[in-house]
Amino acid sequence: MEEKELIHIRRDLHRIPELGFEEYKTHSYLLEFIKELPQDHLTVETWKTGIFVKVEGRAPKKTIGYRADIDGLPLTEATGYEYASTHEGQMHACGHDFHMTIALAALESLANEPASNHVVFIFQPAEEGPGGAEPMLRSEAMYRFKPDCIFALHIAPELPVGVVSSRAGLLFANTSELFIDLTGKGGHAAYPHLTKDMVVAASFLVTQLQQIVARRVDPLDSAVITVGKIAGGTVQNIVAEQARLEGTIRTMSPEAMDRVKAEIEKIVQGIELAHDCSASIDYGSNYYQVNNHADYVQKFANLTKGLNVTYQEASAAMTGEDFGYMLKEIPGFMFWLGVDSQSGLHTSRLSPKEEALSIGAKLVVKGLREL
Ligand SMILES: CC(=O)N[C@@H](CCC[C@H](N)C(=O)O)C(=O)O
Repeated sequence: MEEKELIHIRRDLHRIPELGFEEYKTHSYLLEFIKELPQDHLTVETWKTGIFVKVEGRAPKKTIGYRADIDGLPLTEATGYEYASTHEGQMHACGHDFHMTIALAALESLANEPASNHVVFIFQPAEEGPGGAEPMLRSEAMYRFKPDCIFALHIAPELPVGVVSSRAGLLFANTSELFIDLTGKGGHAAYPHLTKDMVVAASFLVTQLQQIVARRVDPLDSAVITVGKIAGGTVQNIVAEQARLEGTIRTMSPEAMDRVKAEIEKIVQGIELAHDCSASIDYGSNYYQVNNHADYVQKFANLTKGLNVTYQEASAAMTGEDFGYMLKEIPGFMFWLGVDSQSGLHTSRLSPKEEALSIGAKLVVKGLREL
């Protein structure tokens, strides 16, 4: 696909970011594109807002899968692009517009000239939450499309265009969302002794949670607890009856995740006692770590040599990806694609360089034809 068309598609998709399992316009856009391709070797099936596409191989020995996530984030865009999001408060701030464009370009190449093996494209909803990979994996459709190996990419703002990176073993962390609600006795701000202040309780809780990472987790088995949002109370002169913390937990192993959760539960019980309140914990959606299979990473690294691309060994990151569930059952790998943006993932000014689109597309096509 010409660079001009790649950019055109990416910008179209960038304008219409949608949240997990609400990717209706995105779904239609993808289906429209797929409909225009030569259909002789294609089988297309939809699953919720996701899509499976199989391209029959010429002399198949196996089926190679490629997964692209399709949802956006609840964030107001501040890039100033003329093609900025037209959906108020929603943005492709994690590069899924890039991921989809590259997948469509690869699909077009394969539909016009099938590979030797069968190829399956998985357009997956809700990566940012509540998680589409696991239910898609368990879907009835997956029996018809399940590949023998699979790969995916994620844009990397901190890497220059022309650089890709990956590693054997752990690439991304285990994640769990974290929602804690506190309820106590509110009242007049002038009579604090008659109340149980949930703003104070929440403040203690936030600082105590940080001690889990500092003092209860082996420093060599890292963990992260981030409270990204805290809300409580109504006005300045009422002692708050309610407070809510929203955050995320990241660990390098599923066992460490269990330990961190057990520690959180102990601390929350302590808060209930100390502040005479009731608390509830909800872990929202949880993602399994992304564990790359060493032999596929090696094959991928070799494959980059034929293209004008530099392969670098990546470090493990505390980002999460529900692609980890796919890799738990199907051998394969994920890699970072350099897009050189000053602003990082999940920021309102993320500005990936579009020159990376054709590099991503060439790599994915080569992977699907040669892995
Ligand atoms: C690549 C990336 O940024 N992924 C997200 C995954 C979100 C998982 C879940 N909603 C959570 O917040 O725990 C990330 O934040 O790493």
